[in-house]
Amino acid sequence: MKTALTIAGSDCSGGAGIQADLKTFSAHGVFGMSVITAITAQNTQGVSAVENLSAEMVSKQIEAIFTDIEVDAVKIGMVSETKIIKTIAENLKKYQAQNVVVDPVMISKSGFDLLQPEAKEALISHLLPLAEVVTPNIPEAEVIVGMKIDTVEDMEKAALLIHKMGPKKVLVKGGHLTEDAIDVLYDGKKITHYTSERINTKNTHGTGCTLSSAITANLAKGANVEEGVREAKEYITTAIRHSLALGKGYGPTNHFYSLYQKAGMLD
Ligand SMILES: Nc1ncnc2c1ncn2[C@@H]1O[C@H](COP(=O)(O)OP(=O)(O)O)[C@@H](O)[C@H]1O
Ligand SMILES: Cc1ncc(COP(=O)(O)OP(=O)(O)O)c(N)n1
Repeated sequence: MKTALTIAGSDCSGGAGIQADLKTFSAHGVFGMSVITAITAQNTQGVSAVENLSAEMVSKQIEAIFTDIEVDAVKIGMVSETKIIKTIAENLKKYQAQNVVVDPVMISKSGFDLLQPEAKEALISHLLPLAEVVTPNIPEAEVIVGMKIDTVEDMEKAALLIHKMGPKKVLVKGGHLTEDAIDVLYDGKKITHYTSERINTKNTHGTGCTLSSAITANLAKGANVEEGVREAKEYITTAIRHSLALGKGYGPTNHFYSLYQKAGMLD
């Protein structure tokens, strides 16, 4: 069985973070493993607290996995502190991790800082160069390149600038624009658009985590980045279309709709 590892924060409400990643890996038929970087207290309405694990504990978790199990792909999500970012980069180099997907998580939908502002430079200089593909949303791409992004053309410009920072490929996600949901991939040579209709729902908690972990699962199974992003885009679109009105705020996406449908378990 193919394996995928997520290195990310825990979302106790299950919509984003490690929990979303593991559900996505399972839905893709990939054996999921996790290295927890931080515990967050959050729900569909917002984040109320973050507690980082020590860099030593993060390092020990990575060591435990890589010294025992073959890892086919790795996703990096929320990593809040410079010390932890550096530890992850050192370890992934040491163990020659393949198929690394970096989701440069910075701020939750509710506006809470999930990356300490002083850790931004470390994320850019230590994690981006390890990435097979990096998947910023528009606000994250704006912070990384220091320009305002209002149009798809701006997303393309940002993708080219981020590519110069070291990742092999860059996917700028368009969930924060207002028309169709268009994501822009730059592979160092050409731009490809992945477009879906915009679904009218407030239940989009964890969309970025889900997309990046679906790409990771697809890379683990041997897809190239273009194929992996295409399938992941279909997966997230279905998961948003059938998203769940749980909680009082932004509900989570539905990871198992397609599987339940195939198994004839839906009314
Ligand atoms: N309302 C929506 N309808 C359809 N697709 C969406 C919608 N919102 C986000 N997406 C898609 O979900 C994925 C995650 O994007 P985005 O929401 O921008 O990430 P993040 O959660 O990191 O802010 C992208 O493929 C984006 O196009
Ligand atoms: C623990 C944790 N990691 C990442 C996020 C951000 O997830 P994202 O998919 O971008 O979803 P929203 O926060 O934008 O809904 C998170 N909230 N928690």
